[in-house]
Amino acid sequence: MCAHLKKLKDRGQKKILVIVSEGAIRQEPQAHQVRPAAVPVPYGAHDRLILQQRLGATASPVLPPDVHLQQDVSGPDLSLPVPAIATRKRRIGILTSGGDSQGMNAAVRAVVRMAHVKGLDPWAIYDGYQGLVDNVMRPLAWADVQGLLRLGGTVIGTARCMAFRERAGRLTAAQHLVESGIDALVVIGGDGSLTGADRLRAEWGSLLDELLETQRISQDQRETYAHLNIVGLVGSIDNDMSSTDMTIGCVSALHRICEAVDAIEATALSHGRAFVVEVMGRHCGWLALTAALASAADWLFVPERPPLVDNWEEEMCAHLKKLKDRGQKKILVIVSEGAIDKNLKPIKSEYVRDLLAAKLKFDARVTTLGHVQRGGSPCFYDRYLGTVQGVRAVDEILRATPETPSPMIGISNNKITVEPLVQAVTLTHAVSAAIEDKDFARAMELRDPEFATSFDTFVAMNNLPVSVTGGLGVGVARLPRTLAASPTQNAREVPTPAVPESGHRPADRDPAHWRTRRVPGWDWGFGRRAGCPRTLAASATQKRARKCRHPRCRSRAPACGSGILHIGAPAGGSNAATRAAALLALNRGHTPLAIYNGVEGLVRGDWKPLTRRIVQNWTARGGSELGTNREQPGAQLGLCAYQLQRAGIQALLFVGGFEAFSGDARAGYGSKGRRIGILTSGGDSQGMNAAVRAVVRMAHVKGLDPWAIYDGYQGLVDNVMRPLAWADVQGLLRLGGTVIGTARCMAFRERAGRLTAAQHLVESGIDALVVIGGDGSLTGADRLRAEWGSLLDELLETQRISQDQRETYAHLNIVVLGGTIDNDMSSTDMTIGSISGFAPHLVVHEAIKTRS
Ligand SMILES: Nc1ncnc2c1ncn2[C@@H]1O[C@H](COP(=O)(O)OP(=O)(O)OP(=O)(O)O)[C@@H](O)[C@H]1O
Ligand SMILES: O=P(O)(O)OC[C@H]1O[C@](O)(CO)[C@@H](O)[C@@H]1O
Repeated sequence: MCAHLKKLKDRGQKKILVIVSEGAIRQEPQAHQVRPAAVPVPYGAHDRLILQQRLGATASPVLPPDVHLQQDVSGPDLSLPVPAIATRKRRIGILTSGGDSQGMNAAVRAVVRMAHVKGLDPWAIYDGYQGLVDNVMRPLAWADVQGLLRLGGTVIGTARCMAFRERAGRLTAAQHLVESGIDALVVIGGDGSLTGADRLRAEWGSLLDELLETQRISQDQRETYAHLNIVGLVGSIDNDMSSTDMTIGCVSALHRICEAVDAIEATALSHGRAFVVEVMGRHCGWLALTAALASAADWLFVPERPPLVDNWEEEMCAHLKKLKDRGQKKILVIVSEGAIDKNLKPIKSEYVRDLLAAKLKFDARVTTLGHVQRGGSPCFYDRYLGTVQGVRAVDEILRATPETPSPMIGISNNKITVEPLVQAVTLTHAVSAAIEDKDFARAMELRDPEFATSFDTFVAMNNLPVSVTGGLGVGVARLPRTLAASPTQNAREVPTPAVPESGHRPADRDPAHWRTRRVPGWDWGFGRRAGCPRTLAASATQKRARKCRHPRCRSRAPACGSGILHIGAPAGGSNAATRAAALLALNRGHTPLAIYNGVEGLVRGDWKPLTRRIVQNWTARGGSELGTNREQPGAQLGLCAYQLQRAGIQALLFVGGFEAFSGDARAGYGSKGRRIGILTSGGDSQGMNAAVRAVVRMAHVKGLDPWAIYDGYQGLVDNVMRPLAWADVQGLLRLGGTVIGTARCMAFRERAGRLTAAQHLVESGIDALVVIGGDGSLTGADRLRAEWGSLLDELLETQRISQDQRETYAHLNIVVLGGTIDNDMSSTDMTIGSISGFAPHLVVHEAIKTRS
């Protein structure tokens, strides 16, 4: 180690940094063994002294008097490997292009360092392609890239170079590359920059031919530089490149947005104002979407998923008004710079602000975050990504043959990936093309797989009108990330059996197929046993009805009556959905009933069976054939229940937006779903609050009943729990620590403690538990799971619970989330809090806030 570090010093590196994990161990050398060889010895003052002595570094530990320094720690020779056959030292050019982004410097540093390690000759090209055109380049030494990791922007400059867009510019660039002896190029930039790189790659041969013909290069140069290796690294805050999950800089920009929105929230709350925050992203809504999720925005506009209806203004205002009426003090709308409506007309922040002011009388303001998002120090993730991708770029240059397609280094599922540059560029352009063609579903699919899921999550968590925002299933049929599969091809791969119009299952179709197949959006009852309950008093209609023909209904149960109603604003597709549902029901031998005019019609008993003839032309028909309004069951719920029984309706399909959710009778009728306990345990970590908030909000959306258990397992043992309302978890996203407290509970380590905990869970009616904590906490959860049966038996024997409780709570569902800064859990790449632990300024910031 010392030999290696000394070399760094000799090369001009001014400071040395050694990172020692709290748990780092070494083995005592045999010669001076004071403990058995296998006994690990922690690093400490001893090692600092060695460093000090060997390097003359200024680390000055106070040494314990009994430290002996006899052993030789110089170790093996770690001199930097030099390539065995170094005919011509290859020269790599490095440039950063397009908008700067945090982490570009980390990538430059990694390429330069790795190039030196591998015996290559790294050169900086200044100001992106402009430096190629103007011939502004210079070699970079090892020490030149010192201290870059923590610097935002790009120290080698960037530009949006118009000249390079023309062949003449690229011709000059090629000449300068050849003259400088550069035969490999690492381009760090966004989609535009990588498009430029791809053009240079494609034209390289013809550019050299032209240079030779015009005698700007020699025949010898033409041959020597016949191949230019180009590697692309994606550096852009927009995260707009296909074939990679993350671009270098996007996470730092997101941090910046979150900090800014936190700051805005303070003033918004004080005045009770609505804020429209505009974030960057010319063609890509990733920043807006993730920021909306991370800062609990109430509405969102992104280019890939414009509002799906023409009257989105009214829908948005109606939704936001509801929030205000519910007592929410501030409103936050996030608008992506490139937001558009479904006719591709830009949606400007000022327009949204004016709407909120005019229609809802909100005191509304716009904040455009602008270049603040691109500024500042890179967060851990971007330093990491820039570094590992930079290293990989040099590897790829060394590995490349003239036949190798130019690669783009990406990251997918936390693994560094290498994709053909041309494919990534083509796919990225396909997103823009899909948006231009108004094929928004395809645009969503072509973004990375998490994009649609995140969008669905935003819609679900905010209970947004799906008719306006889409979501909730848009992302279900994901395309593989290659252009090869169009949506239709995809559908062919996973064949979806057509619903037979005849009403009969084709004889040649394998019944097993029908048994296992799930019909998207229609898996809540038709034809299943659960959907044909004999226990319900069957009405006369039902008794007359045919038997259910679904293979699972072997019970010969009577066919089900199924009601369909429209609710909320009319939305394109409502009739098509109704037709599909009606046909499916008819095909399975059930009776679909149209309920006219929503809940109002249900209360009045205004329904009629739907036939194939009635629904035949509904696919393309706009508006609502059944009639719709915003009425909710409310106080008339009893009457609704009566009418449902009268009509023999055992399944009800709401086609609608927000009201379809809140109109779900069960949500407001005391038939609250299962009770979930949530606890945070062990050391607190940043993001635990976000997890608590998400569980609580999602539980409410799904009609469950979330309860907080305070101070981890201690709260279970001491019975300190309470229900959490929707509003209880407001503002949690930005709080460090855990608001429901945590503890290292000794009692829970013993069976007696777990017995008491089990009793309290049963008494509180909790039958599902979400545990957020580190490995110890999760071990505790696993023990509770394993013992649950025996704990309940013991509680029953000792008469601490009743026989009835024993049966009702026979199963406890436990779900665990890894929440610890240590990132020490298996089976997950990241634990909640581990990334914040890498950004000390955030930790300090959060720690101060948490304490105060
Ligand atoms: N089709 C192209 N042909 C040649 N060069 C191009 C092409 N597109 C872009 N470039 C070059 O790449 C530069 C940067 O592109 P652009 O301005 O689109 O930024 P970007 O790389 O997409 O980064 P960001 O995402 O941060 O905006 C352009 O100024 C131009 O020099
Ligand atoms: O800094 P400039 O050249 O104004 O470019 C701004 C654009 O660059 C980006 O920040 C991408 O880097 C876009 O989000 C934004 O539209």
